[in-house]
Amino acid sequence: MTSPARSGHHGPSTGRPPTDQERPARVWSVDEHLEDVLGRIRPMDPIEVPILDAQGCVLAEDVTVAVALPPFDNSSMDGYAVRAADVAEADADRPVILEVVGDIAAGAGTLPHVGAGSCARIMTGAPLPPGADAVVPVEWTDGGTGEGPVDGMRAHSDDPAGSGGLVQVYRPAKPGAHVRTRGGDARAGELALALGTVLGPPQIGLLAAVGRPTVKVRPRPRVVVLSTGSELVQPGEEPGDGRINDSNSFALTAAARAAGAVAYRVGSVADDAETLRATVEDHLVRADLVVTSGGVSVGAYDVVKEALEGVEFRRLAMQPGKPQGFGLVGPDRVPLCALPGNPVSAYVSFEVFVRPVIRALMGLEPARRETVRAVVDADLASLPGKRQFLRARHTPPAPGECTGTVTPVGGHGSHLVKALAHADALIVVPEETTEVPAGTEVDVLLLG
Ligand SMILES: Nc1nc2c(c(=O)[nH]1)N[C@H]1C(S)=C(S)[C@@H](COP(=O)(O)OP(=O)(O)OC[C@H]3O[C@@H](n4cnc5c(N)ncnc54)[C@H](O)[C@@H]3O)O[C@H]1N2
Ligand code: MOO
Repeated sequence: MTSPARSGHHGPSTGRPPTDQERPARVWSVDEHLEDVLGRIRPMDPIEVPILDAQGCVLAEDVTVAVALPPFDNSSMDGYAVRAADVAEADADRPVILEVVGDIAAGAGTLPHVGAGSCARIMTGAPLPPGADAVVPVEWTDGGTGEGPVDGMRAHSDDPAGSGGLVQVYRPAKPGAHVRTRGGDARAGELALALGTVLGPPQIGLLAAVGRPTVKVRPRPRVVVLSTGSELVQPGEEPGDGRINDSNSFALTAAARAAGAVAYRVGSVADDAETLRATVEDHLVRADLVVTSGGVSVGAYDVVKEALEGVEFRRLAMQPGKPQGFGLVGPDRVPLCALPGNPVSAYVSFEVFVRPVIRALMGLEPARRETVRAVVDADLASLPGKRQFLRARHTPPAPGECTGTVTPVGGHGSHLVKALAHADALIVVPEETTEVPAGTEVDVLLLG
């Protein structure tokens, strides 16, 4: 880097210190920029949402068990609720014969009393009736048929008499056998899920099981995505001379959704500072994060830099993704990530910076995706002083091996959208590395 003191061009021959414009712009490392951006992100304020809308979100309260799970002693098998003492001597050759005093279906409210020498036919999940202390599965009985062991019960509609009569029991059951006891899963007052838990399907099931229709979480951020560029048309429109389809607003909206956000695609805005400023302002009301693409380089029509007050533009030691903007905009200081327009640059920038921002807004660990080591199967060249993210396909380790392989897809060009779409990973080449011979182990960021 040429220092202004020696450049002559910016020559401070007067001995005065260089102005900001004269000073060569600082180049930020990937990590410095990410840390700076994340340092300015506050997680979303918690809100109460229906439990299904909480999927993937971070719990913002401790959830306690209101009523024990299970809430009552119940049967784990279709069979007969018995007194264990009655069937202690039961045997295939000398079955114990019990009187069936009724049926207990799951959900039953009134329960028959099971006295000595009697039993009640019971279904899985049905409450254990008073007097009984064990359940004999129907397969250990004659099901009331008097014709030896059965595989199951006959439907009540086909055989209403099955809820009465006599049943032969061929095997003993210990006290508590096939009984799921009240509170055996969770006791009333116990912590069901702790604040900070990420809610996946089983956790949502538990919230329902403990009777919660809604829950307090950090919500998914609403992300407004817009692309800039007078050359852009929307897919389906006639491109015309010099114009191309806007792919970034689609890829970035999809990426924001995949990262957990509720994303809204505005589409493209022409390279006109006033239009862009007005469009961003219009959408701030519905945004927890704004993501723009394009217009951040050094061209005469790179209007994002001109239009967005409060956004700082930087050069980063990375490729692709060198120009980046970030700031807090509008009266509510909504975070805005201004990404470069080249499609690969925009997508890689999203992976490296925006995805962590979305995760931080949700109160999730902002860490990037899983990184694995893999052996690259081609020679790679990388720019000195830049962290390079190369599109690639990853093959997981073969059985018995620890490392997989990775094959570069396409080349360095930041316009190669097809290659990007055929990649499932990014090879990360460190700043200090310029050559990576085939056979070297490299870091690979796995794209979802
Ligand atoms: N003289 C210099 N020129 C460039 C530099 C530089 O340092 N000095 N940096 C290059 C790098 S690196 C990048 S990355 C790009 C970033 O440019 P902008 O963010 O200003 O993006 P645009 O100029 O608007 O577009 C770049 C490229 O991408 C296409 N594009 C833009 N938006 C979309 C979209 N929504 N869908 C599909 N394709 C899009 C656009 O047509 C251009 O081809 O600057 C380099 N130049
Ligand atoms: O950084 Mo640009 O993103 O190299 O193509």
